[in-house]
Amino acid sequence: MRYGQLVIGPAGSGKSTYCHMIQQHCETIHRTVYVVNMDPAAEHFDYPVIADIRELVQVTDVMEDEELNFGPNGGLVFCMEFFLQNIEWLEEKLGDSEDDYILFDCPGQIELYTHIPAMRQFADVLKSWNFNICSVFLLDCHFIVDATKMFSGIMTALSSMILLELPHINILSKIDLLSSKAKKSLDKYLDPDPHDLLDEVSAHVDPKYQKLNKAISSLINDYSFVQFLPLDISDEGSKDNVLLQIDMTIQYGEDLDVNTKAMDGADDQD
Ligand SMILES: Nc1nc2c(ncn2[C@@H]2O[C@H](COP(=O)(O)OP(=O)(O)OP(=O)(O)O)[C@@H](O)[C@H]2O)c(=O)[nH]1
Ligand SMILES: [Mg+2]
Repeated sequence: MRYGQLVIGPAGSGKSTYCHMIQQHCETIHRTVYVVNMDPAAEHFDYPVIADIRELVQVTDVMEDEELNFGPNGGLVFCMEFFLQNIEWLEEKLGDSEDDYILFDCPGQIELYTHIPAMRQFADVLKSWNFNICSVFLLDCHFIVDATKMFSGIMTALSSMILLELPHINILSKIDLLSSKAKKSLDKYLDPDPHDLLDEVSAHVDPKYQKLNKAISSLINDYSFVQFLPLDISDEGSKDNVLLQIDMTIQYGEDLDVNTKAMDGADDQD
């Protein structure tokens, strides 16, 4: 088995920072985690990579191509489709070592998680390569200051979950930026009650949308998944907790324990 996290979420939600942070955190606890840059438009990230999609295809090249003539978003979709058609490029880069743990730092364009099949196809490929994967959806904690924003953040998370059909973890990122007062009231946003959200949203939105908002609220309620883990990158305990929850989701460690026990058993017999 191999293990992986598909790190997704809106533009600027902290995906690349998260990947770098998890990689460094794992290094300090003597675990090796690799990162793949999956964003063909990435301009900046700080982590070392084992594969970078830009080596295969770059959005700027696609946009400059006079026959294709794409803008930035069409260009990105083209790149992801091109990547899937050339998936053996990644297969070669990743190799096939047992127990590898890989973070895939994905692009932030929302259309990849609402209706375009590329990311879903990629998830299926990873599964066929023996990866236990989950999606890790990051949402910037400034979304919680406004119930209408939170509503849309939750809907985005929900849409990604439905499209990818993977075990799914939601993270509220950048908690270090919250005031201590905001941190204290964080709990109600980590496991938000759709009815309370609806009340808050209704106070701000034109009453003619009341029925629609109510329908959305009961949809969120029906899925009853919309819980968020807080991530404060200035707090070791917070990082540990996020990693532990994800490890449990992808069953990382369970097989290792068994292997270690099996080896201990073999040692005992010597
Ligand atoms: N204080 C703080 N800043 C953060 C954190 N995570 C990300 N940032 C900042 O937020 C900005 C965006 O972070 P990125 O990690 O590039 O976000 P991203 O989701 O990879 O962005 P795209 O790839 O463009 O979609 C950068 O200026 C980061 O330094 C965090 O946990 N705390
Ligand atoms: Mg990024």
